[in-house]
Amino acid sequence: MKKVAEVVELYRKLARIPQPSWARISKSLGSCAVVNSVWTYRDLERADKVQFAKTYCANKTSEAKYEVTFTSRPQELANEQWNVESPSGNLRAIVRKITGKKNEEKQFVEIWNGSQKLQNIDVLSLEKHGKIYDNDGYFGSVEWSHSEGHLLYVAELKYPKAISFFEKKHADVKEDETKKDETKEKGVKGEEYVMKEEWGEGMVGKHHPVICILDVDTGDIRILDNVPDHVSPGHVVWAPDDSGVVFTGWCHEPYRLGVIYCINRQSAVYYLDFQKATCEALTDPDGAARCPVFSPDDSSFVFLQSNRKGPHNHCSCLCKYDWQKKESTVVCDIVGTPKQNGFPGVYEVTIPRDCWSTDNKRIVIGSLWRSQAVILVINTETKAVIRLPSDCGGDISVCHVWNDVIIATCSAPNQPHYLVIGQLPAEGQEFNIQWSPLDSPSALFGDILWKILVHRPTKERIHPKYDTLDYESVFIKPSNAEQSSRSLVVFPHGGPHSVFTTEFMLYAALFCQSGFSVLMVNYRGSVGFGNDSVFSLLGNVGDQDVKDVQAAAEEVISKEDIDPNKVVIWGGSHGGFLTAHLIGQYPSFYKAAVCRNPVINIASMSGSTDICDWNFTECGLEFEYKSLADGNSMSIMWSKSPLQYVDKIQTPVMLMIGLDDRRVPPKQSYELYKALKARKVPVRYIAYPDNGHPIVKVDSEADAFINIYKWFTDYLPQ
Ligand SMILES: CC(=O)N[C@@H](C)C(=O)N[C@@H](C)C(=O)N[C@@H](C)C(=O)O
Repeated sequence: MKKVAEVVELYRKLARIPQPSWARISKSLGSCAVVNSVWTYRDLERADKVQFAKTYCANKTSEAKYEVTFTSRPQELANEQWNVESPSGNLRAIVRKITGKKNEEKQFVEIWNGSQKLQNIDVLSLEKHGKIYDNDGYFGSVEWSHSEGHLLYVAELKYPKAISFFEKKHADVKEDETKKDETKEKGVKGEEYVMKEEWGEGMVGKHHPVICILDVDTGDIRILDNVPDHVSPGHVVWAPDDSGVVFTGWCHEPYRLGVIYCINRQSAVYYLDFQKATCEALTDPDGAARCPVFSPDDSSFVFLQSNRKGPHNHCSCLCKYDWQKKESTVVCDIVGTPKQNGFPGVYEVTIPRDCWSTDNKRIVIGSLWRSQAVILVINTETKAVIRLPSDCGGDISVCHVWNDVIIATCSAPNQPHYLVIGQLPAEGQEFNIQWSPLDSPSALFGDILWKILVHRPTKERIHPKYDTLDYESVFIKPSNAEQSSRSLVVFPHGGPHSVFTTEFMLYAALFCQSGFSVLMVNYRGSVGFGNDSVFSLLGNVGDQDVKDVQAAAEEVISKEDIDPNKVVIWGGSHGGFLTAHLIGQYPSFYKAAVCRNPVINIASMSGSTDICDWNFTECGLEFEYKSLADGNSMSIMWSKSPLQYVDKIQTPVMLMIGLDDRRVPPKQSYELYKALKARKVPVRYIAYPDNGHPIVKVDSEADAFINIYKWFTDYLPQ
């Protein structure tokens, strides 16, 4: 087993491995494919995620292969929130975040041509709107009009200045007048401390987004004011002929529920028509539709449709809206239980902005296929679905599609991420795509082996309604027996409706290179296995998921070279919930446990989480906005919570929380901390400031890993 000091150096080395966060094909047509990319790595010395840009030129050497003829050196990027090329490739819009002389945050909208900056607008000083949203995958949008004369973006609504009742300057302004337009510029009395609901975890400062249109020539900015008042717009795109805008509108009445990771929120696709000054829902306003992406000829757009209410993540329906006929059709329906390893349905929160083939028939999107991230080519006319092969046998995710050229990211548990380019083959030949790496990928970790394990529930654990369901784990281990400590980290994911895939993950690789094997369990309820798997867990959390993880752990211990006395466990959020359950229900099995922002008591969480509906839904209870966690609900929630087993816990527990977590409040961990302290069970509570639900600040993430490693090795038999 490596010493802590050795693992610190190993962390330093692996943290430097960059990961592509963005890659697009430049639209300036030329003889070669010019690919712009942005990479991110963890800079421990600066305690910051540092971004750099790299550009590649790739020439086609045959019908399908490319040869990279030029690679730029890495160019560190500073303060770029958005960088969007115009349709012709002749212009570029950049939103840049700067700290002003008085240490205030400023945002500049820059318009560049090929050689100079044409506009440089200090937008916040104009007081037309609040901060421009970043690319959060929901509301943030920056889009060029087809004409390239306008740029749309999404920003926070500008509120009237709040003034104190006691401010003498406006003593003459009566309270009842301050809400009237003619006095608003003076300010509104008594509003200084009124709470503005935000969209929950990961959406700090995002209360009411508005759509802004910049005239690129004049620099004038107007706010679209005919978006329905009860709707927060996002995924905003230009309508055909720049006749208006089409967007996802999330309903924020009667109150906002956390939206990140939650595709079940009430939302519809809207069309705001400039000429008619109307804004109409093109999909069911009571449904959960999102993310319109137009075909190159603007004849139609695809969008995703989910179940409203119910589980927060699940299989989505891929639909197509015919712009002329004004009607939607289903292209890929929801899949309950796929045929043996067959197409499990579409699992994606958003669709890439450019995903269509030039024939206006096919789209190229990312999805999940059991324990792997995959790329699907879906023919929106024939409804045929083709899974593209990965380049390295692990995950492959689409970055950009343009002119039938695909840029994708590949990785595997022993292969850091790298970019590939491929020409989309003709219809029906897609599986024959040839990938060409754009970069020589970081060295394969030859000392890490991985495989996907399939688990079948034992007879007594078969779900009464969904009796054919199986589940999987991603298992990684040191390739060299001498390197192996024969120890095992059992690692259930959170959600619960999420999934571990075969991508490169820093913590898993670090554990493995430090001598641990790692078992990442995709228990029933994970996404990517069909909707029936997701629904099989509702009402069964704390039992079905717990037994699935335990059975997977016992299976691996029996089949692999693992010492049963050297098994530890760790998980975050719902994964932390499972960790706490497992050490309570199997008290002598795990030698040490770590929980990151764990759900400990579903009942007490329900009053303070941004997703109170989750507490009802996962416990098999109906949720309405007016639902109250009354005695009956609370007792059901308690009956599924791990805290009930605290008297059985012997395993030393380390709790790690993000102090700004809005999803699972830090007090959840504090409940377990106190209970264990009172029972003299070894417990350690680490609180990271400036971290939310995922603990991903560079210095916090690094400290957390070393603390986890030390916690495990302190309690494992040497
Ligand atoms: C799928 C998913 O994330 N569901 C959300 C409702 C959610 O945030 N669930 C949390 C309880 C959770 O477990 N989150 C996971 C993703 C985590 O690891 O943070």
